[in-house]
Amino acid sequence: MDIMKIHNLVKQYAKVRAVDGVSFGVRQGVCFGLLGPNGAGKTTTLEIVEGIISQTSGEVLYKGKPRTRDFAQEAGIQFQSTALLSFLTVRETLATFARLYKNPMDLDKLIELCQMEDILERFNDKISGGQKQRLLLALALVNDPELVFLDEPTTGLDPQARRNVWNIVRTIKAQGKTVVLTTHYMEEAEKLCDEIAIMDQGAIIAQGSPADLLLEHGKGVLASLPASSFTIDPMTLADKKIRVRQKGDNIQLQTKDIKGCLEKLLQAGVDLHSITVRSPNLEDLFLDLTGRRLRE
Ligand SMILES: Nc1ncnc2c1ncn2[C@@H]1O[C@H](COP(=O)(O)OP(=O)(O)OP(=O)(O)O)[C@@H](O)[C@H]1O
Repeated sequence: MDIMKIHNLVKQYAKVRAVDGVSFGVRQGVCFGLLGPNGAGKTTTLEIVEGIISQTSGEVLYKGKPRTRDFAQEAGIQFQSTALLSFLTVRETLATFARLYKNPMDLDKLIELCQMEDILERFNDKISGGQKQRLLLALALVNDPELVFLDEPTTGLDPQARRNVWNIVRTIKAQGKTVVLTTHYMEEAEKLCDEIAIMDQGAIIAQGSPADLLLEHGKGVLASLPASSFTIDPMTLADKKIRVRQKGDNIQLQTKDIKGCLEKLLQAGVDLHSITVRSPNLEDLFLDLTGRRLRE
């Protein structure tokens, strides 16, 4: 069952059409990701779905109906940044937010879930970026929501702090909650999301599970070699089955026929010592669909 259904959403600012006819459904219990580069319209879409801003046109349904006041009690929202009162400790902040809701989560459970034991007595302005991100996540979960919105939950975090957030997201998903997140990290989308909508310039350009998207759009495998491995012009190897691209100091060959491709490289006398071969990922998929990288 779709817990949320979004139909033909449009958000027009004076000169910018930030969201241009976006439709998707979010099934209960999944992690749904909006993936796209800066300015794609992810935050605007999310804020409309959360009920923070209104759409120019289009429809948002929660459990099959327009949202009511109950939506705010049942949904949890983590913003990209939230101003916190500097004279409150982390524990006081959690307790203050918990009082805003009819059915808050047990605070001890929340503290354990978000690994906040060590920082409870610290003032909000005396915690690190990664700790603040965890606090914002805890605040999004304080009402024990069925549906959790996370706007770029790991932007700016170091790899360890990012993994900590991923683990929390996995735990809340294992509890049957639905998660909707935005990200411009394809690795995050691949690791966390059951379904992804790839956004670009206000529109969804591809949608599905990461595996299905790669199966549907991913074209074969990618072989990469230093340009110095070639004694011929690498572009002369391009044919119907092999696509050749220069990527910095490397030459990338994309093919569905890796055997034929390797034979062709050997016949051309290319030095294969430094070759790497891998499957395409969502970053490659985005490049294929738009001609641009996710993060320029
Ligand atoms: N309040 C606003 N007024 C005018 N234009 C806006 C406003 N908010 C967003 N935009 C524009 O709408 C487009 C989409 O912005 P949005 O923040 O939704 O993108 P995003 O995909 O979330 O990007 P990021 O990853 O950088 O957060 C951008 O061109 C942005 O400049």
